[in-house]
Amino acid sequence: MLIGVPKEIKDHEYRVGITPAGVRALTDAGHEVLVETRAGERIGFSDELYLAAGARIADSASEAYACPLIVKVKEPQSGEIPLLREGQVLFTYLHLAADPTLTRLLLESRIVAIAYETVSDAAGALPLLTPMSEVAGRISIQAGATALQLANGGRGVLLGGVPGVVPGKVLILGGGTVGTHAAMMALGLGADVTLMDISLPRLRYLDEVFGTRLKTRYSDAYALEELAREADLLVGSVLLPGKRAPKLISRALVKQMQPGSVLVDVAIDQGGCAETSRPTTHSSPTYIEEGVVHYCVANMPAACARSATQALTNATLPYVLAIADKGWKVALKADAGLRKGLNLHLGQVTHAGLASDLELPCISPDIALE
Ligand SMILES: NC(=O)C1=CN([C@@H]2O[C@H](COP(=O)(O)OP(=O)(O)OC[C@H]3O[C@@H](n4cnc5c(N)ncnc54)[C@H](O)[C@@H]3O)[C@@H](O)[C@H]2O)C=CC1
Ligand SMILES: CC(=O)C(=O)O
Ligand SMILES: [Mg+2]
Repeated sequence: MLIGVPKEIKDHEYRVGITPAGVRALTDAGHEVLVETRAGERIGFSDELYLAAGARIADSASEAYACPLIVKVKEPQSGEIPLLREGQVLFTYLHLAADPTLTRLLLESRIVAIAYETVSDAAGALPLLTPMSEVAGRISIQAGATALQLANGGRGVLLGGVPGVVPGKVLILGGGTVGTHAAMMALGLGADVTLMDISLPRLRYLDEVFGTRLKTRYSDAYALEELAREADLLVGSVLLPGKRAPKLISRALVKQMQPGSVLVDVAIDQGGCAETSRPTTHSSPTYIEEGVVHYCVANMPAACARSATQALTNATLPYVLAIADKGWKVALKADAGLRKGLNLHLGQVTHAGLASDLELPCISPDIALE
């Protein structure tokens, strides 16, 4: 199969859909990969490296988009949508529940859209969201620590404290992949860390893994209000797969947070978990609202795009190989988890959570694949 890998054009998005190592695996399996010129230039994956791995280089985006299977990183931007063709398979992050306009445009383009973030595995985990959640969770503490500095609008708290001075308080809302990796980094810095989740089994697991260094608290409105008021850094990392993030942090609660405290809303790609959150970019990552510094970058892993691209291809490659080897219909029929990634099929929504959030009609993936 011919696989197109376009250069990403979202603000400061330097990740690439497939690494040279991934290209090598695909071409060894008999597939052709067409990588847009300079797609990996900023992260040390030159056209020469891709050529040496067996790729062909496309001179333009339209050439890369002329392939039956497109593997990329971020949701199509406005300049990319006209390049999509009916019946083409698009395999990428989409986050459609947070973006009704993009959903409508992709429905009109009549593509087959498989979203990384809703592909599941046998255990119900999200194997293609996980690697980027690991990266974003770790970055969330670095970004939060930077935003806490006075020059950036923060309240001038050093998360680790110093001898004789108590550490900063970090509150993590959602203890899945992002939350766990945020906790790891914050504890590593020596911060005072509390993590909240509605899953008691998850809290038990994290308590076992981190021991007494991590405080856990069951997530309800009462506890959130109490802890948010005293947090220096609040990381929003909740997820209801495929759905808009629940707005757990009201504007009234943000108002009660300490002036200069920081909210890193990692869940912004699903719409954000605070009423005051709106997407920002790496060019202009923060804004202050109700006295709180908000960092709401929707493609955080792009900050460490080289590591992130490697982590992403490690996870996506087996799925790309399955789609390319078997054809997308057979691959989706054979793998119930991959089928959960099917969000749109030739003008119809095929993901129940997405359909209910956007109040659109839905057909089941099984019917779409008949
Ligand atoms: N901004 C960015 O660049 C990136 C954003 N993300 C986003 O981060 C979010 C979290 O992703 P993951 O950690 O992989 O998800 P996950 O599914 O591993 O974890 C989510 C956790 O939220 C918990 N949760 C649900 N409702 C809750 C509530 N009311 N209170 C407390 N906890 C609650 C769940 O029990 C679960 O443990 C997602 O929206 C994901 O798309 C991930 C990577 C990059
Ligand atoms: C998950 C996601 O949105 C990202 O890695 O950019
Ligand atoms: Mg305030």
